[in-house]
Amino acid sequence: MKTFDSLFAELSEKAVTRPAGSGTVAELDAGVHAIGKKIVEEAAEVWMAAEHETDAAAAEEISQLLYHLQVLMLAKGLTLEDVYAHL
Ligand SMILES: N=c1c2ncn([C@@H]3O[C@H](COP(=O)(O)OP(=O)(O)OP(=O)(O)O)[C@@H](O)[C@H]3O)c2ncn1[C@@H]1O[C@H](COP(=O)(O)O)[C@@H](O)[C@H]1O
Repeated sequence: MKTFDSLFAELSEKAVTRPAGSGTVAELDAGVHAIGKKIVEEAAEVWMAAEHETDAAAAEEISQLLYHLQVLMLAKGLTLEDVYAHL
């Protein structure tokens, strides 16, 4: 099963190798403003799913929010350690 750390490693690799068809590469190219909007959208979907949908749907929305947060971290050049330092 993928973890937060293993997904970050995968996305970090894609940011460097830029494989064709990668949604991560496309999102990175769209820039911080666009990624930020996606995060707000996904956060709202997490909220709605948590209040009105199944636990499985909420978990899926949370996974998508985590993904977009990682893409923003990459766009900003932030590492896992930069974030974990504040946990
Ligand atoms: N975990 C994810 C992941 N979670 C969410 N997303 C993206 O976030 C979108 C979620 O959007 P919604 O469900 O809200 O649907 P949507 O609003 O219609 O989506 P868009 O129109 O914005 O594409 C999906 O379409 C994906 O593009 C993800 N994209 C990729 N990953 C993983 O990231 C890795 C690298 O992916 P690629 O860069 O695409 O190879 C792979 O392991 C993937 O499984």
